[in-house]
Formats: sequence, structure tokens, C-alpha cells
Amino acid sequence: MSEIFRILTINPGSTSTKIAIFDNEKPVMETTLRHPAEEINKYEKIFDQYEFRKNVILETLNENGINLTKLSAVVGRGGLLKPIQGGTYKVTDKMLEDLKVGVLGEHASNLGGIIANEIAKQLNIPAFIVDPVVVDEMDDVARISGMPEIERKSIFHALNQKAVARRAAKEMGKSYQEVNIIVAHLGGGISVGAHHMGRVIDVNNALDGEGPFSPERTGGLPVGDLAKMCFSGKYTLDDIKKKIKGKGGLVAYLGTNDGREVVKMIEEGNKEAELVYQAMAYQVAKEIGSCAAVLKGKVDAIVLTGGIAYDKTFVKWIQNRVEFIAPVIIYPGEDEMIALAEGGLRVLRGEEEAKIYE
Ligand SMILES: Nc1ncnc2c1ncn2[C@@H]1O[C@H](COP(=O)(O)OP(=O)(O)O)[C@@H](O)[C@H]1O
Ligand SMILES: CCCC(=O)OP(=O)(O)O
Repeated sequence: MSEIFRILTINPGSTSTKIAIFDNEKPVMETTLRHPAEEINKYEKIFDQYEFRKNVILETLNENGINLTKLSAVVGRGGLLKPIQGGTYKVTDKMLEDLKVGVLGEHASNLGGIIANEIAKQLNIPAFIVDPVVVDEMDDVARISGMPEIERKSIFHALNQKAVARRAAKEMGKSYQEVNIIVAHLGGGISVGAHHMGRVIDVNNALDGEGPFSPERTGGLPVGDLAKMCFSGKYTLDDIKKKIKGKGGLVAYLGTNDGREVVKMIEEGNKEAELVYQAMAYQVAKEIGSCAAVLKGKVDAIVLTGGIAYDKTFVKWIQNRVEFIAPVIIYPGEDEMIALAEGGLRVLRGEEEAKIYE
């Protein structure tokens, strides 16, 4: 009989921490711990959330009767490192240093590798990250922003985007390398990627003012007005950064980062909530249209995924605008936890060597 590896996967997102235990590919436990905006926004820096997130993870594992000494490895969602290729990476001191300072910025996923390492270290087992948010496969033409001092960056839900694109290709009876797919991940942040034969050749920077607005981010803004605001004397750089990420989007308009709360507001007759929520769907549809142009109209499928894809009305609003491009497939939630486990398993089984972050 083949060996059974028990893997703990840790996925810190902007609005949640997801954890799961797998025995090989089989899920044994899976849970999502949601973090309301008022709980998460009281921390100045992402690293300040370290103790809070680590403790809720350990408490939840304990409540579920998980014996940590039986683990073979811990795999975390990878954060804002320097741009790298996709794959499974061993957590190293150099990586931890970059995750702690946030070399490419602040996002909850920076804590994935750090917490995975902390738990693994106590147990003397390996810690890995898989397909971090900085996976970069963009075409050079997509890097040009229009201002030479600023280059566009590939920062997105790489782990889930690639996992669901593979799933969609498989369901079409093809390999990921044979298809063109547009994936819209609708989470705390929103990313829309153009997948061309196995590579994400263009995608909005989901973290830093590109693409649609999201539950907690502004997405792209009219830059002239933003520049005036920056120099109005009313705000510090930190204030502006928080307005763009953390306190933007639904949080700014409606005071919540929770799509389900917005649905409730709409059901109670809140017209502003309805308009703002519709605007978010409208912007996602527009971004999908841009990706269709990137792929020269040759699109095999459009995939809508992430937490907000559970909302059938929101999905319908997008679908109505984009179904003329290609068939729309809905995968609510994400395939991130199994993708993390599979990344760890490939290394533990010796099918792949863990990459080293330089
Ligand atoms: N049934 C639902 N209807 C609307 N929004 C939902 C639903 N389920 C989850 N969401 C929303 O999805 C978002 C989180 O998506 P998720 O992919 O889990 O993101 P993250 O990893 O950023 O936490 C939150 O705004 C959450 O409220
Ligand atoms: C950093 C891009 C990925 C992202 O936005 O993730 P969340 O939606 O989990 O915040």
C-alpha cells in the first residue's frame, strides 16, 4: 500500500483564513474562518495579524481533535515575494525575510508561509508554499503602463486561477495548454486573468488599484482625481494606501466586506447597496471584455470563481453581459486548498523537487 501523507494547508485571505487537513488528496477537515472588516482593519500591518491568525488556526485544529504530531508537512498560500515562476517552493530564511517585510507589498497571504513554517518547525517537518500571488507569466506588451516609471505587475489569485482553469480544460476534454480561458476570481480582492495555452499572459493587479473594485479594494481609479486627493494635505500615504486596499470598494460604500451582508441589504430594499453591487458586477464584466480582446476573441470558456460566485444574482449580472464571448462556467468558492495539498504531495512523493526562492 502506498504511504499516506497528512498535510495541513493554510490559506490566509483578506477576508478569511481557510485551513484544511488532507490524507493524501482526501480532505479530512476543512474550514473557513471569516474576518469582518472591523476585526481585521484594527491591525496596522499584515505582520501584526500573525499571532491572531496563528492562534485561531491552532485553536480550530485543537477543537477538531487534530493531532499535529501526525502531520507530514505544512503548506501555506504564498505571498508578495519577488515575481517568480509557478510551482512548489520550500520555505527558507530568505523567503521568510521577504514575506515579513512584504517586498512587493502587504497582503494576508504573506502570513501563509510564515505560519506554515512556525508550525512545521515545532514538528520538525517541511513547510512549503505553492503558486504564490506573484506568479508572473505576463507577455511583455502587457507590462507597459503608459508611464515609464511604473511597470504593470502580475499580482493575482494565481493558485486558484490556475487550478480552476485546469479543471475547466479537463471538463472540456482538453489540457490546460490547449485552451484559452478567462478566469474571474471574485474574492476579497478581484482578479480577471487571460489564460493563453497554459500561461496567464495578462491579469489586473488585484492588490493595487487595477481592474474592478472588490469587497475591500478600489480597483482602478481616475488618476487625476486621486493625485489631487493625495496632495490635498488631508491624507498621509498610509491613509491613501488603506483607502485603496482594505477600506475601499464595498467597505467604503456600504461598510462591510461581506457579500452576504450586501445581499441582505438589497433584500431589505437598500437601493444604494443594489447600485454599488451591480457596479461591481459591471466592472468585472468590462474586465472580462478586455481579456477577450487580449485573447483576440478566441475564448473557449469564461470561469467565474471565488466566494462571491456563490451569489447567483451577482453571477447572472456578469453572465448577461459576457455570455456572447464564450460559455460561462461557475465554480463557486475555490480549489486552493486541494491545490496547496497537491503541490506539497508532489514534492513529498518525489515527483517534483521543491524550488528554492532566490
Ligand atoms: N453566498 C455568498 N453570497 C455573496 N457573497 C459571498 C457568499 N459567500 C461568500 N461570499 C463573499 O465572498 C468574499 C470572500 O471570498 P473568498 O474567495 O473566500 O475571498 P478571500 O480569500 O479574499 O477571503 C467575501 O466578500 C464573502 O462575503
Ligand atoms: C494578492 C492578490 C490575491 C488576493 O487579492 O487575494 P484575496 O482575495 O484573498 O485577498
